[in-house]
Amino acid sequence: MRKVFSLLSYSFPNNRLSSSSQRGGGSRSVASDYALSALLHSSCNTCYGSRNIARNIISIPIHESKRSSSRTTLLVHQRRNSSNSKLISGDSVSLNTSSCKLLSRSSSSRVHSPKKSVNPIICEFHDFHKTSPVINASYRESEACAYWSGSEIKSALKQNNFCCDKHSSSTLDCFLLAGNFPFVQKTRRKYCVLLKGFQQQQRRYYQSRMGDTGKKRVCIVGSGNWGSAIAKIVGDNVVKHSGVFADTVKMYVFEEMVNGRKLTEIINQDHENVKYLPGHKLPANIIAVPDVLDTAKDADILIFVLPHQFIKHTCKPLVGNMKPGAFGLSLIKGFDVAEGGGIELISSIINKTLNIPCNVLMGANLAGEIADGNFSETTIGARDTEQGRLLHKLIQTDDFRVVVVKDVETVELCGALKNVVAVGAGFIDGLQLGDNTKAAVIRLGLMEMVRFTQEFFNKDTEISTFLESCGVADLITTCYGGRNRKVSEAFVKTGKPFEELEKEMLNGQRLQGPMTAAEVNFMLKSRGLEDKFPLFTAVHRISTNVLKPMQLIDAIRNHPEHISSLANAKI
Ligand SMILES: NC(=O)C1=CN([C@@H]2O[C@H](COP(=O)(O)OP(=O)(O)OC[C@H]3O[C@@H](n4cnc5c(N)ncnc54)[C@H](O)[C@@H]3O)[C@@H](O)[C@H]2O)C=CC1
Ligand SMILES: O=C(CO)COP(=O)(O)O
Repeated sequence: MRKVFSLLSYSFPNNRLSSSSQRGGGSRSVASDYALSALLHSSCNTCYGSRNIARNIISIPIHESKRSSSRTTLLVHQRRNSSNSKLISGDSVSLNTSSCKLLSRSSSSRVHSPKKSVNPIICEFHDFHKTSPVINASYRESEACAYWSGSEIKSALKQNNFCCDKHSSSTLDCFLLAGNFPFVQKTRRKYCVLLKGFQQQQRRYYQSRMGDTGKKRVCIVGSGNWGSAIAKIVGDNVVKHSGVFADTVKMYVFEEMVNGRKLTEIINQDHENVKYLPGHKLPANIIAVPDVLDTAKDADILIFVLPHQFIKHTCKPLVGNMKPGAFGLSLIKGFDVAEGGGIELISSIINKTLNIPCNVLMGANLAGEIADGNFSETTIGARDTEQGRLLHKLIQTDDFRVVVVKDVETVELCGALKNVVAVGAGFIDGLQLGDNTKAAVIRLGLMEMVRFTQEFFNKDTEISTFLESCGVADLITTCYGGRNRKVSEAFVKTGKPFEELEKEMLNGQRLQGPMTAAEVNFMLKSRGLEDKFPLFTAVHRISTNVLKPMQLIDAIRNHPEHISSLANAKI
């Protein structure tokens, strides 16, 4: 008969156990290693006594830095029928460091080779104390080991910075399955160890029984003007494609009080982001969450849509906590100043910080118009065909048409750089110089965008990418209807600084243009190339009051574009 364990762990704040374990065993192993061996041991052990299980579990060692006090309580439940979600028997074991008999490395390594004759056994591991480092450490590993092959497990472990020495590789030669049971509350999780040799069919059976249907879970990191508009689309689309995507979408909300209520509460109860996208109902399956880790830790697809200045600190709690196989989609327009000089793409920051691939979505997409359902287009940059296909499904609607291209960097550069041009266009509006001058600024801006992309990122960039929605179309829409244009016009007309105008005019929404102009200038200056990009340079200098707005015209009067065309002309 198949035996099923359920280990309910409660209160795991202490890790002195680990230190004893490491001293006892003389081993430098990591939590993941022992967590798994302990689970395997419980699985293989013919003696299913609770103390035995408890002893194995508390042998999990933890990284030095996370050790603290001394007390552990394990509640161990056993049940006979796996299909019965209610626990039918229980035991409670309370142990402290001194009374605890710990497994040494050699004794634990013995359990790494389960007997072939042992029936598959499922260990369910519930967490009631999600902040505990012990649990987190073993969880992370369990998450990393969610799917099937030993080599995948090992590579996922590496990604999560767990060391994979010889010892752990034998431990890892097993299959693991992770999933959420419907009866398990949000903060609890469950992990199953299936012994090596478990047949594909049986795996599928358990996978479906556990509610892990392989559907992609989507989350949105950000909930501003664009974040909320894209939530409308994504919320509807995951339901429309319910065979592919899980039907709830968590959305990270930077918590704030609006009219005496928390914004998360307003969104979850009234289904409207009254501050950043008023007048538009969000689908009820969009769940506002104030904690970014809670939002993103279970997600397969993460949509990043924050003002670019907030991306680094928002990602911090997510480091090392990504689900294996997860990937990102950045809707963020801007750059980051690189530590060693130069600038970095936001998708690259996400990729490096979280160790996940990151695609991009950029286009002529004024959020309010998308939320109104007016027809528009967008561009997704995706290197991986499968990810591109999934993202296309997730984003496209009858009135929001998606083109997927592989020229990812150029797509993102277009989105960031057009905001600098839009600031220039706003200056022209403020100076009331008319549409011809503004068209010249837009055209010269486009030429600088192409040149900048070729000079610093991809000399073989496809010009066709600039003709997608992310290029010319976004440039036009932002230079006519965007916030950057509007506030830059006011900058010229009022003489007030951008920070003040942003507060006065945008009700918490953020400008990206002036900051991006500074980031671009940082790059140009460090390479001695300011003269080759007179429009970008003048926009930055005017934004920082080094030049007067009217000097924009002087800066572009002798633009390299005019000079090079003269050199090539046959006159
Ligand atoms: N709004 C639009 O029409 C479009 C915006 N974008 C881009 O999408 C990105 C996000 O823009 P929006 O959603 O419009 O944002 P937004 O301009 O509405 O920004 C406000 C958001 O920033 C959050 N926030 C404020 N302080 C924060 C902090 N310290 N940490 C984290 N979050 C904080 C606010 O809670 C709010 O969600 C930007 O890069 C923008 O250029 C792209 C296309 C269209
Ligand atoms: O990127 C945008 C439209 O595609 C929005 O531009 P603004 O930030 O200038 O409103």
